[in-house]
Amino acid sequence: MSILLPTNLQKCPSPSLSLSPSPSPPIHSPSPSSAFSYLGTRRRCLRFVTSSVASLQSSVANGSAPAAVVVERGQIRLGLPSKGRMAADAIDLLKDCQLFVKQVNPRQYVAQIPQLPNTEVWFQRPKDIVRKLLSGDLDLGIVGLDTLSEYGQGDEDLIIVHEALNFGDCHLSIAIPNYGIFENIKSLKELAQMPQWSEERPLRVATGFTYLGPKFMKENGIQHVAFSTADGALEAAPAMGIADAILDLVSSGTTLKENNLKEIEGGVVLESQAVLVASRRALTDRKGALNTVHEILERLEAHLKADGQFTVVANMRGNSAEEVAERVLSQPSLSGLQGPTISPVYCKQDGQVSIDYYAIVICVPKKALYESVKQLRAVGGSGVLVSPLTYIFDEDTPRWGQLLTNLKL
Ligand SMILES: Nc1ncnc2c1ncn2[C@@H]1O[C@H](COP(=O)(O)OP(=O)(O)OP(=O)(O)O)[C@@H](O)[C@H]1O
Ligand SMILES: O=P(O)(O)OC[C@H]1O[C@H](OP(=O)(O)OP(=O)(O)O)[C@H](O)[C@@H]1O
Ligand SMILES: [Mg+2]
Repeated sequence: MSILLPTNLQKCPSPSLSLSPSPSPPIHSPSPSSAFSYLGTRRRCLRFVTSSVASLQSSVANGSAPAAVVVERGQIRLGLPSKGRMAADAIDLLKDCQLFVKQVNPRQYVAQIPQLPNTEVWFQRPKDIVRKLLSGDLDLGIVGLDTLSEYGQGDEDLIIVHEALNFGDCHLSIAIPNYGIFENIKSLKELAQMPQWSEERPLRVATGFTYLGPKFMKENGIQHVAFSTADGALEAAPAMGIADAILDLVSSGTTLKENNLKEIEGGVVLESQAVLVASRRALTDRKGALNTVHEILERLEAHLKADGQFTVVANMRGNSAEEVAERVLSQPSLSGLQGPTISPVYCKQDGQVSIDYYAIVICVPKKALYESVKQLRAVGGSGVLVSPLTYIFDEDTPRWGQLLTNLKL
C-alpha cells in the first residue's frame, strides 16, 4: 500500500498541509489541478514517513505542544463550537438542559453559564476544541465524533463522557462517481480491485480527514492509495479530474447526489454525532472539574432520555388496578419505563363514590406513539392524552458510573 504523506510535512510540520501538484495524470481528465495537494507520492518519502508517522502526525494534526501538567486556574473551561452548523445546536441543547449560555455578543469568545458558576464557556472552531483539550487549555468540549477522532487521533487523554448528544448526525464515507469507469463499482472491495490502480498511479482520494482516511485504508488492506487535502466543496474534485474518489461527511446525501457521486458498500469510515468530551487530566487533577461534569451529564441524560418519549395518559374501565395492569401489560408497547402507573378514577353517581375507571400513565418512545395508542385502544383505553416529556431523572446516571470506572476512581 502506498499511503502517502506530504513531502512538505517532513521539512515543515505545519497544521495546514500545503499544496503540491498532482503526482500522476487523472483518469477522467487530463488536466491535474494544483488546488488539491497530494500527500506525497515518492517512495523515499513513504519510507521516511512510515518510521515517524505517529509523532509527526500528532504534532501536525493537533497543532500544539503536548500538555504536561494541569495549569492552575479557578474556572473549568468548556469549549463550544464558535461557528458552523454545530454552534447553535450545542447552545440549544444546553438551554434544553436549563443551562443558559450568556454570550454578550456573537463576536465575544468567552461566555458564562450562571447555573454553573465555576465554569467558563470558550467558543472555538471544533478542531481547535480538540487541540485545546489536548494542550490543557480546555477541560470539556462539545464536538462531532468525526472531528474528535480526526484531531484527537485516539489520544488517551480524551474521554468521551456522552457519546450521543442527538445532533450533528452524519457519517464519514468514501464516495466515487456514478459514471465512467466507476459506473458498476458498488463496494470498497471492487474499488480496490480495479486494474487502474498501481504504485505509479494510485487511487486518488480527496479529503479533509488525512488521519482517518489513511488509517481506514490501511486497516482494510487497500493498496495504492494517495490522499490529497482540501478545505471544502470536495464533491467537485472527481468531476474536475483532481481526484478519483472523495472521503467526506455525508448527512442527507444531497451533496453527493447533486455531484453525481455515490457511496459504496464497506466505505463508511465512521458514524458521527455530537459528543461531550473531557480531558482525563482535567477530570482527575483539576479541582471542581469532576463535579461540573457530573452536573452537566445528569442534566444531559435526563433531557436526552426524555427527548425521545411522550407521556401518555388514558382511562380504562376495569374492576381493579391489577386487572387493568394485566390488560395493559399484555400489549408489547405499553410497559412504560418501569411499568404503567395505574390510579383509580373516583366518580360520584347517585350520591355514591365509585371506581369504574382507572387512569394509566406510561412513557412511550416517540417513534412508537401511534402503535401504542392502537394497543391502548385494543385493551379498552379511551380519552388518550399525549404530552411531551421534559426530563427523566433516573436513580443513577449510567454514564457517570462508566466515567468513574474509566478514570479508575
Ligand atoms: N452535512 C452535515 N450534516 C450534519 N452534520 C454535519 C454535516 N457536516 C458536518 N457535520 C457535523 O458538524 C461538524 C461541523 O461541521 P461544519 O461544516 O459546521 O464545520 P467545519 O466543517 O468544521 O467547518 P467548515 O465547513 O466551515 O470548514 C462536523 O464536524 C460534523 O460533526
Ligand atoms: O449529505 P449532505 O446533507 O448534502 O451534507 C454533506 C455536506 O455537508 C458538509 O459540507 P458543508 O456544508 O459543511 O460545506 P463545506 O464543504 O464547506 O464544509 C460535508 O462536507 C458535505 O459536503
Ligand atoms: Mg463543513
